Parts: sequence; structure tokens; C-alpha cells
Amino acid sequence: MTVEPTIAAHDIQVDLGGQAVLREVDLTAAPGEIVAVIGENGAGKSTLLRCLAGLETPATGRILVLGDPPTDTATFWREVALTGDEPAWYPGLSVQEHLELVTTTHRDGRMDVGAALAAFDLGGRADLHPLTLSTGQRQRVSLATALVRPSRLLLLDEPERGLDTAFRDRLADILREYAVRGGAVVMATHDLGLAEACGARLVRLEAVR
Ligand SMILES: Nc1ncnc2c1ncn2[C@@H]1O[C@H](COP(=O)(O)OP(=O)(O)OP(=O)(O)O)[C@@H](O)[C@H]1O
Repeated sequence: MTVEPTIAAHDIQVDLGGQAVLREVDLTAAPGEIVAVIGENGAGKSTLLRCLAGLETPATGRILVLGDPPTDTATFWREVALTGDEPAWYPGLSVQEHLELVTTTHRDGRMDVGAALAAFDLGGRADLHPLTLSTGQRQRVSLATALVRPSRLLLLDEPERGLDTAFRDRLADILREYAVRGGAVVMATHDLGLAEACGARLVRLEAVR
């Protein structure tokens, strides 16, 4: 039986501001696979993730995510979770309430809020507003909101941002477990240790000169 790839992207070409950013980029990810996109600053990792998320349209090439071209629609986002730039935190809602908002909206969460607070080591910060946390703690809230809800694909842009070494090891475990349960992960990262700890397949992007 052939397993449909979660992502099949072929010959992607993107120009931004009149400059070539991606050329002849291919990327696939199967259910249960973790792919780490690596490359120097400006190589186009975030741009590629934006294409996979339907937030950027390549000039040429073909992208299928879960069998269809990615679109910035509610249907698409029910299956796909994205973290990258810091989210806009809701004024007045605590860390716990942010997670409750996500689990209430998406239902059938991958873990309950208590388990998520424990997994992301946020128990002692549950009643605080995210903006009162440290950078790494906020990143953990951001990752928790992506992991607490059901999805079939995780797109993570530099998930290691701000995380200490101990939590990066724990994140590797969390991502491996997500993949074992059939999800696919594509992350742009500068952290080869995280990629290795996840058992990720490396895809290197070369900057277009
Ligand atoms: N909106 C934009 N307009 C013009 N150029 C852009 C735009 N966004 C990104 N670029 C350019 O595209 C190139 C790739 O940027 P991108 O953020 O995808 O790289 P990256 O590999 O994620 O880099 P980093 O490792 O620094 O996060 C860079 O040269 C950047 O200047």
C-alpha cells in the first residue's frame, strides 16, 4: 500500500523584492517523519515554510500538502499547526487560558491542558500572562499551543529559539512522540543537536546568489 506523502513539493521557485530566494527546491515529508530544513541565514528556510503553509505563493513549482495545494483557510489550519514569529497574545488571558482557548476551539486535543502545562514545564507559570514570561518560556507556550491541538503536520520555524538545553532535549522527545503517532514535522532550524535528537532527516538549502 502506498502511503500518501504529507508534503510533496517540487521545483519550488520564489522571488521576493525582485530577488531570487528559492530555486529548484524539492521537499517531501511522509507521515511519521521529521524533516529539518537547514542552511545559512537568508537561505530561504522561513520562505519555504511559508510556501508550505500557503502564506507565500511560489512563482513556479508544485506543492501538495495532505494531497492538496496549501491554502490559508480554516480547513487547512485544522490539519496543520505552525509556529514561528511570536503570536499575538490575547490581552488578559493567562498561559493556561491560552491553552484552554486552543483546546476548546479544536476539541479532541492531543493532550489536556494540565498535561500540556506539565510537558512544557509551564505549571508554575499557568496563571501569568505570556508577556510576563521570559523569551524561552514564551516560546514554550507557543510550542504548547501548537502541540496541544490535533494536527497531521507541524511546521516549526526555529523551534529552538530561546530554549535552554534541557528543554530542547525534552522538545526532541515531544516531537518524536508526535511523529510516532503519525504526524509529520518540518522545522527550519540552526540547531543540529535538536535535529539529531529528533532523528530528523536533514534538507539543506543553499542561498541563491
Ligand atoms: N518580504 C520580503 N521582501 C524581500 N525579500 C525578502 C522578504 N522576506 C525575505 N526576504 C529575503 O529572502 C531571503 C530568505 O529569507 P528567509 O527569512 O526565508 O531566510 P532564512 O533561511 O529563514 O534565514 P534565517 O536563518 O536568518 O532565519 C533573505 O535574503 C531575505 O532578505
